Amino acid sequence: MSQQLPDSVPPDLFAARADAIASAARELALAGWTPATSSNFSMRIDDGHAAITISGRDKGRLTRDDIMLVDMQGRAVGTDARPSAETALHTQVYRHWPEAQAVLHTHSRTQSVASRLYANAGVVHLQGWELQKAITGHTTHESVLEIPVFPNIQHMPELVARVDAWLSAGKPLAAYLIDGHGIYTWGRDMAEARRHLEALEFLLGCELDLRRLNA
Ligand SMILES: CSCCC(=O)C(=O)COP(=O)(O)O
Ligand SMILES: [Zn+2]
Repeated sequence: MSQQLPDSVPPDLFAARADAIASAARELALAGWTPATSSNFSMRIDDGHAAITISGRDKGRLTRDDIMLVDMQGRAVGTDARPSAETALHTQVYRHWPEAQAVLHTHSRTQSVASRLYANAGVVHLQGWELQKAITGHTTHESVLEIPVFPNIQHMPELVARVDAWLSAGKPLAAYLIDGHGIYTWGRDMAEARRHLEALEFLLGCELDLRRLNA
């Protein structure tokens, strides 16, 4: 399956983004956060396009050939490949935050268990953890970092609408969980997105430990 690029997308840029996505995916798979082909990853190419993982690929064995181009409505561009089932959640981030350059979605055990545990509350309140400062804009452990938990709606437009409703309420959003599913987070570059993902994995793990110890 070959990727034809529009004239507006430099091949070197697409290749660099595809390599960055594949390399991040392989590393996150090694950590055990992408079991059984789960998870998806993308990077912005320009205002109208993103590079994203082809659906169903083993994220531990990803190469640049497993990455394809989509437009900001999530439609395949220049290929017959099928983009990630959750592409609409990625393009929503790029449309909402012009500075966002990378979106990461994983299914770690910690993320999955936390999503179930906090589904009824609809939100995880993080406060008092030094590592909250790894999230851009959070300068003190004393601030509250709210991670919403959205229902695992299979109909993507409805899930996109839930995220939009949170944003329309004027609430800050650095990441969200989906119940029984996993986490989405993003950043101004791949390094920032990775930092957010690793910090949230750690913070959710700490909250789960506290729940166990207090039980
Ligand atoms: C086997 S995991 C179910 C789909 C999913 O949640 C996921 O993250 C991977 O979907 P994709 O279409 O991006 O491979
Ligand atoms: Zn998923």
